[in-house]
Amino acid sequence: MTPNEILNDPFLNKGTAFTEAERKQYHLTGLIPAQIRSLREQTDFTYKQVESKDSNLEKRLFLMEIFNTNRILYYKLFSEHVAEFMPIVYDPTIADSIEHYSSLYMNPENAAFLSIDDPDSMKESLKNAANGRDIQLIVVTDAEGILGIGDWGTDGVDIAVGKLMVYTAAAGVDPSKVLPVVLDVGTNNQKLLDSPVYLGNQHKRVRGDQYFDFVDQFVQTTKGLFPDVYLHWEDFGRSNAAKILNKYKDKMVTFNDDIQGTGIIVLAGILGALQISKQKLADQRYLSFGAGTAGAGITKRIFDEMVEQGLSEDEARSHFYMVDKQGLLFDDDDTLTPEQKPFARKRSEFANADKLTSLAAAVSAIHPTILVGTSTQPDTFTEAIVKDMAAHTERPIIFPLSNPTVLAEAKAEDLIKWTDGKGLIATGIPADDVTYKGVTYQIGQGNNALIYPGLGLGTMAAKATVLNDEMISAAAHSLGGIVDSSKPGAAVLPPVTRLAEFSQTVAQAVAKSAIDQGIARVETKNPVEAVENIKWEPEYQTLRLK
Ligand SMILES: NC(=O)c1ccc[n+]([C@@H]2O[C@H](COP(=O)([O-])OP(=O)(O)OC[C@H]3O[C@@H](n4cnc5c(N)ncnc54)[C@H](O)[C@@H]3O)[C@@H](O)[C@H]2O)c1
Ligand SMILES: O=C(O)C[C@H](O)C(=O)O
Ligand SMILES: [Mn+2]
Repeated sequence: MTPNEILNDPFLNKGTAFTEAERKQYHLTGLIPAQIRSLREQTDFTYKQVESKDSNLEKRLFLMEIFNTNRILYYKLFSEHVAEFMPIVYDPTIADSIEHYSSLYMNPENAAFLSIDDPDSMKESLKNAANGRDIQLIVVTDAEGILGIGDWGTDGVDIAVGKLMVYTAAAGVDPSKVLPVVLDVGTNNQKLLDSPVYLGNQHKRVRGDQYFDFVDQFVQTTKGLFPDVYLHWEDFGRSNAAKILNKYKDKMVTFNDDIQGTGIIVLAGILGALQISKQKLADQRYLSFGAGTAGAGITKRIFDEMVEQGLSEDEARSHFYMVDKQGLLFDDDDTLTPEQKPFARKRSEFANADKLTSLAAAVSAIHPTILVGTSTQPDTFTEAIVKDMAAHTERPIIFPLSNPTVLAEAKAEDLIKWTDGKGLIATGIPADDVTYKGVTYQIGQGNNALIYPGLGLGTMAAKATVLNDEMISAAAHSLGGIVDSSKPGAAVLPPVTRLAEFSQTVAQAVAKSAIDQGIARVETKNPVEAVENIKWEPEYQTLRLK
């Protein structure tokens, strides 16, 4: 490798931290300033620079510069300030960066860009992006449904980059073993189709067999190149996400974050809320508002939990209601998705079924005890709806989960106020504490980022052959007991400031489940040891090149 190749490789470059011996051996002398800095010093100086930036988008751009030049410094910094940097490198600022991706484009960030117009180059593209690295984790998106902001075509690649950053900062996944991938199958975003700066394929989304064949080619090529890879799917559209998951989930280690990750975190949040209210899950009535990929995924997870707790499937099903664009979902509706169908109701259950075409009408007919929003529709949990719900249940559980911030169904502060402090709240993005009538309420963050890093680390640590429902359930239950639920104003989920710590708890629970089920290929039978063995720490190693 030439000196410049070393300095330009973010996995090798240490900047001013190259030792005197390394500078001599690899002919770096004179290419960097004379002072030698430790990683500690670099981290502290860089943190000050981040702090000096005015906006979160500027902070993000600066941090990306570090990411693109020195991965260890980046992760040292991020892992020391997880709660502070998450909203900058991840949701919600990531939404801004995606909306401006093509115009701000500077660096491919080691992602693989796979074009449906050039399927023959797929294998080569993946190999080029991996550049000889042993890839064990891929986050792939086709960006049809980025957060709640819709279709962003190739610009959505940043969600894959951002999700992977959280895997490393939160759980200690080795960043040299990960690969972000975007499947560029076109876009239906007219703004991008018309834009002269858009960097992706400027045609409508390819659908049908050609799309599914391309996805399958990606899966098979990936399996051939990286046989043990953990394949994480992110922000696919409603008509494809569940189909793809169902097709591959029993054949390889595969995970849909919006369906499964969100299901786990919401179940964990509900279990946390019930710990506070001292109520039982079997006594709840659940209303999903926005029954798309996430809404239906969450509903299925809560339903499975009820069945696990001993209810029959029919009994359990009677606790669930879904409201989408058309209002309460009924079984005579031929536009229902396969995931909505099991939870659609009979019109005969209601005297005024034809009037239940809005959330307000549905809430007043059903009196839910749990209301979860994944609708992408801001401010739809109105004061009137929330007060109506609160009038019929002692401790309403209300989770407005749509991202980014501007799309949330309600603000935590309003929900606490409207429920007179009785609401048990979690939001999709971080929310400040709310002080109301002398009590300080901590708001849990109901974001799949609290779960997928530990889930992935645990699955990879166990070398599990698949990621199954038992492991998913173990992940949801592992967060119980971390929050002191007896404290007034306690949050329903543990705080992001403790993400690194509880990601290990999640990872160990998941690895244990795989080992106990006999689907782990790791040698040790000890899940703590298995997780410890693959955990990566951001520290410089002595440079050793051939
Ligand atoms: N907090 C989290 O961890 C998390 C995880 C996944 C998704 N989400 C958020 O959930 C939202 C939905 O994501 P998704 O992947 O499920 O998208 P999706 O497109 O699959 O689902 C959205 C659903 O909302 C419905 N909808 C649209 N307008 C509506 C209206 N006026 N009333 C009722 N329903 C309406 C759509 O028909 C669709 O079924 C996004 O904002 C996303 O950011 C949050
Ligand atoms: O990306 C997030 O913040 C969570 C979730 O996956 C989403 O799509 O909103
Ligand atoms: Mn998502």
